[in-house]
Formats: sequence, C-alpha cells, structure tokens
Amino acid sequence: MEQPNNKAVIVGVNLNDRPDFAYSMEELRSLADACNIEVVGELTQNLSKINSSQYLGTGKIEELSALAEGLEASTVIFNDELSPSQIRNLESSLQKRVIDRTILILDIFAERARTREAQLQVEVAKLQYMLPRLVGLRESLGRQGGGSGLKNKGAGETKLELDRRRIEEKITVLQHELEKLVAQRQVQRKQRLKTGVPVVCLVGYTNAGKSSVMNALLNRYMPDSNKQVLAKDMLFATLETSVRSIELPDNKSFLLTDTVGFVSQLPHYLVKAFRSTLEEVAEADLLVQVVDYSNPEYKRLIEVTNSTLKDLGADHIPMVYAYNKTDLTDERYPQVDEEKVYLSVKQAAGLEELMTLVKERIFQDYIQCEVIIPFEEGRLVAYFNANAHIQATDYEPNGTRLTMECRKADYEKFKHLFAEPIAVE
Ligand SMILES: Nc1nc2c(ncn2[C@@H]2O[C@H](COP(=O)(O)OP(=O)(O)OP(=O)(O)O)[C@@H](O)[C@H]2O)c(=O)[nH]1
Ligand SMILES: [Mg+2]
Repeated sequence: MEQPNNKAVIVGVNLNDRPDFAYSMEELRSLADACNIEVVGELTQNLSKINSSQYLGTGKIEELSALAEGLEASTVIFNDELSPSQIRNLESSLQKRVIDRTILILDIFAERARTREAQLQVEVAKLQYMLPRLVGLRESLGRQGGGSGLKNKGAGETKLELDRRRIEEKITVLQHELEKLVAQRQVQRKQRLKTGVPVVCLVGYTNAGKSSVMNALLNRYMPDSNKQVLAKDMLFATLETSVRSIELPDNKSFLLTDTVGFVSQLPHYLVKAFRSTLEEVAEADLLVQVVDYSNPEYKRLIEVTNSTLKDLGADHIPMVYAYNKTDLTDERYPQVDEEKVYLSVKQAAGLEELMTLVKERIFQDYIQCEVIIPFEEGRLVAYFNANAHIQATDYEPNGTRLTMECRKADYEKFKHLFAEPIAVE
C-alpha cells in the first residue's frame, strides 16, 4: 500500500432510494473535513442490497479503483460501518487505506474529548470497534512489511490471540476506571435531584446551536458567571455534559445541561460508551430540543434525535422545541407555536419566549401561597428555604410567615402543621 496522503474518495450506497442519502453523503464530507481529510472525489451506487463481501457491486469496485488512482487519493471512506471482512476485501482489491463512517466519528470524538471521562469513553468505544477487526488490521500491517507467508500463519494466529487478549484486558481496566468516575458523578447527580431543583437538558443534532442557547441563557440570567461553554461551527464541538444553574429574577431556579450532539448512524459503541454521560438526559424534567431550522433536512434530523433519545430511554420526558437559526430563513421570529419557539440565538431574539415555555413546563406544579409556620415547627421553615422560592419572611407572634411559591404537593403534605393558611392562589 502506498504512503497515505490526506486525500480521500468518499463512497456510498444508496440503499433502496434512502431519502436522506444525499444529505448523509454531505455529512460524510463534513466528518472527513473534521478529521483533516481532503475529499477529492465521490462515488455512489444505487442498490437494493449491500454486497456482503465488498459493500459495492463488483463492477463498481473497478470504477472506484480507477477513480481513486486518478485522483491520487490514498484513502477511501465508506458511508456505512463496514464489517471486518469487507474492510479486508476492499483493502486487498483497492490497495488503498479503507475506513468507514464509524471510525471517522470515533476519531473526531477521540480528538475532541477533554475530560478524563470522555477520553475513557471514546477509548473503550474505539477498542471495541477494533477488536473484531484485528485480523484485517494485522493483515494490512503484514502486507506493508512485505507480507507474511503461509508458513508463519500459526505464529501469526497466536500473536493475534495475544493482541486480542491484551485489548480485552485493556477494555476491562478502562471500564473499571470509568465506572469509578461515573459513580462519583452519580453521587453529585443524586444530590442535585434531591434538592428538587428541576433539570432541563438541551438535546439535538450536532451543530444545531445547543451550546449557543446555553451561553445566551447564561448571559441573560447569570451575567456575572463566567461559565460559558464552547460553541463553534463544527461537528461535535461539545463532547462532555456541562451543568449550569440558572437563577431567574422571580427567585426560581433550575439546572440547565448541555449535551453531546447526535448524528445519524451514531455508532452503537459510542451510544453505549456515552450512556453514562447521557444518563442526565434520561433523568431530566424537561428536554429542549434545539433544531437548526435553517437546515432543509431539519425534519429528518429531528427524527434522528428522537430515535437516539429512544435508545437512551429518554423518550418519555416532556419536550419543547427551539427552532434556532431562524435568522437564516424567511420565517418570522420570535414566534411561539404550541411547543415550538422560532428563535435566533445569533440575533438574541426569542430567548424570553423560550424561557416562558420552559417555565410553564417545569414549574407547573408550583402554587403561590402565604403561610404561618409555628416556631416549634422550625424545621419546616428550613425545608421551604431549601425547596421553595421564598419571596418574603416575616416573624409574627404565632410563627414565621413565609410568602412563597412552593410545590403543591409540599403544601398539601404540610398544611396541617401551618398555624393559619392565609392566602393561596
Ligand atoms: N446564523 C446563526 N448561527 C447560529 C445561531 N445559533 C448558533 N449558531 C452557530 O451555529 C454553530 C454551532 O453552534 P453550537 O452552539 O456550537 O452548536 P451545538 O449544537 O452545541 O453543536 P455540538 O456541540 O457540536 O453538537 C456556531 O457556529 C454558532 O455560532 C443562530 O441563531 N443563527
Ligand atoms: Mg455544543
């Protein structure tokens, strides 16, 4: 195989007229771009069934080989996850480096992971991807070294077993370290859940503007905090979950979580590896799905997001939609249509409307009330201070008067202890 340069041809099979095919090829180009690979050519084929040994139909392989040769590409990138034997067969007939959509995504994640937890998750996913593909990888290494003849086969297989075991052991060690980190974070999360503060999660397709929404809300409601997150025009700018507290002017607060973006055909190794990070999503009180409304394919991207949420066991959580980047469309904004808000973070328009929608959903079981708590029930005052939004505290002869907004359930639970319920809305 020749020395790899960074030029590649991308290849896709349009299986039974896949409606999102053109977009998925465009996305493959962006994924390659994110890995600093220059896409110099593209080849597609309409098929009703993927060829199990070479992915493409036999005639197409020759066409591909000539195309890659003519364009001096050293790599060929396939739009689906290839099986170990497909990689092997393709490498041998094309004599080029063969990679697939999955490994591109894994590489981007590996490059971008910053926290130890994200790094471990990606590494585990990558090793799991590699494990069944070791034969192919070893063969291509063998070829580079002049090829290993049949007589070395036995020794090679033993070596392969060793490599395999080593990788399995490594996965176990990494998973162990990961479990410890996850356990720590779970303790923090449980503590947060115990405080009863609602949790709102920003979810959505990669590059939709989740981190931008988070930053805009932080700017607006927490101008003194310098806890902005990275927002950038690239795929998978965010790989770690960030939680920030948002305190509203009316003394209510909630936790806002920014999460990793989804993509179509997200490798299942990654979904599995990131499951622990994304547990936050499954336990949220409300999801805000951020949508790039300027993307002509936005409806399909919503479907991909919803089906990934289903895989994560988060499809039961109430959701509102933030149709972002409306500034790039002809649609009027800001505008609210039931559970959708058309907004533009860039133009700072529609954030107020989004917050109103969010507040309606997460604070709906709150009531406004004024109660007097007898002094001997002081623990109740402490409880409400921790779990309600106290607007005023006054001391009166028969107890502490709290003017507050509290959960209806708490009010019902404790009302027999109040000296005198004065006013309830
Ligand atoms: N025109 C326009 N661009 C926007 C708007 N909101 C965000 N962007 C841009 O969209 C790009 C992606 O924004 P991010 O906030 O990083 O997107 P994300 O959903 O967090 O992406 P990942 O973390 O990669 O999943 C950035 O270049 C933003 O400047 C908007 O309302 N209008
Ligand atoms: Mg982001």
